[in-house]
Amino acid sequence: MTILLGSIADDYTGASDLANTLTKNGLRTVQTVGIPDPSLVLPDVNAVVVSLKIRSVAADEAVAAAGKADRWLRQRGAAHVLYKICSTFDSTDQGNIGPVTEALSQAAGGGIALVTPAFPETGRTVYLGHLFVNGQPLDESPLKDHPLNPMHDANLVRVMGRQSQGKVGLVDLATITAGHAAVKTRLDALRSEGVTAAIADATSERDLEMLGEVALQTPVSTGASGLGLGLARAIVRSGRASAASADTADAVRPVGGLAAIVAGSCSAATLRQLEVAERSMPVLRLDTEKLLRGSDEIAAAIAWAGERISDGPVVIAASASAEMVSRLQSQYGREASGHAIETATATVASDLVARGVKRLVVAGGETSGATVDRLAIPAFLIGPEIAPGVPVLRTIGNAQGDMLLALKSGNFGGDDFFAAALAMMR
Ligand SMILES: Nc1ncnc2c1ncn2[C@@H]1O[C@H](COP(=O)(O)OP(=O)(O)OP(=O)(O)O)[C@@H](O)[C@H]1O
Ligand SMILES: O=C(O)[C@@H](O)C(=O)CO
Repeated sequence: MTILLGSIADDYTGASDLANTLTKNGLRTVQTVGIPDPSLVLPDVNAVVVSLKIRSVAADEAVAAAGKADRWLRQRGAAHVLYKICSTFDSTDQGNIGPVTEALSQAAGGGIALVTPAFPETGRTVYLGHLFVNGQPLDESPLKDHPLNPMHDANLVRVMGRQSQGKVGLVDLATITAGHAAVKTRLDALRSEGVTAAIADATSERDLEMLGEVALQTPVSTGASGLGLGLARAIVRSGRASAASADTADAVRPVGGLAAIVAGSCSAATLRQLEVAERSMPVLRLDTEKLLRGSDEIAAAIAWAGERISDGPVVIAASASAEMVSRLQSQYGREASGHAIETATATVASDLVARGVKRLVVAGGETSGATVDRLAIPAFLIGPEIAPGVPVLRTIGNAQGDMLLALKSGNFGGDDFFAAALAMMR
């Protein structure tokens, strides 16, 4: 297998979002969970997205893990590696977008990396280096209240600059609109000023196609699914993959069994989706305060689900409003509370799988990472799209037998996402 496009995703939902975009744009794609064991038989694909859980870990740990994945991809022929980050640039002043981008660039011999989280299909656009989420500047959007990385600055040149050793520059929309040669001239000018990463504006798929063309001629880029779209279309235009969207029918063959939904995302979209689910399914809201005080909230949740699950899908949610999250965090600490809650949701999910759940929807990137790791799923085939950025996934090489999953990024999906997902997972 020669990989035409390699990618390292900083979380698992982001990986499935990118794998979905690459598939839709003509690349046969597989999503691996970490670097696959040599014994795992992967299908013959054009692109591999290695999912890591490095968005919220220490920068040196993220750099080391991404470096290993990069070497694995390059050894299998990947001439370009996209570091898949969140379309809302989830990160802190310590990292990890800056440090990982710099390390990947240096490993590939230096140069300048194009960076853009733009993903217009989900309302993420970048203009004059500022990120907008559904038309709101990042720092005024719901991301200002994110439980792990509240975003308080929409200027990505500044945000990435604070995380980076090297200088960060800007390729603005006027330059991108002027065309390929103008972008290359701008990158040359930035390089001569010592810039090592350039935030690129993009407000449309046309801009991303242009950026994909340019990025493909370099060894490393950093971005969200929008840049993935640009890279995939550039590869298809080069004639190295077919233009038809890759076949997803095989991935969605029915698996039967029971169905459940586990949510740890506190994003505005997930909170709305839970409210809507409450009208048609049993929903248990975990008492996270009790959980952190050490009472047996997990056992209680498992018992609650056990009584209902044979009658139809159940939902277990830790998700809470921004006020409740910040109250809990001020008492128990941001990392400790996040970690304890992720452990709880993963424990509940794995117990339900042991009881026969074969179809599982997980809401939230960190929550998905903890759950998929607990289930020890090695890789996924990409099925059809449920909502922009969220495909149905079919396990590959899973010890519990074939399962269908949907790993929903916190902010993705319409209000009826959970019912829509289950309707596609039989
Ligand atoms: N009630 C709560 N109080 C405090 N933290 C919570 C609560 N419920 C969930 N959390 C934590 O909030 C974090 C949510 O992050 P997660 O990545 O799962 O969702 P998200 O950020 O909405 O999704 P994405 O990363 O895909 O955008 C997790 O660490 C989770 O454990
Ligand atoms: O890019 C996005 O917004 C998502 O794929 C994601 O990474 C959220 O975790």
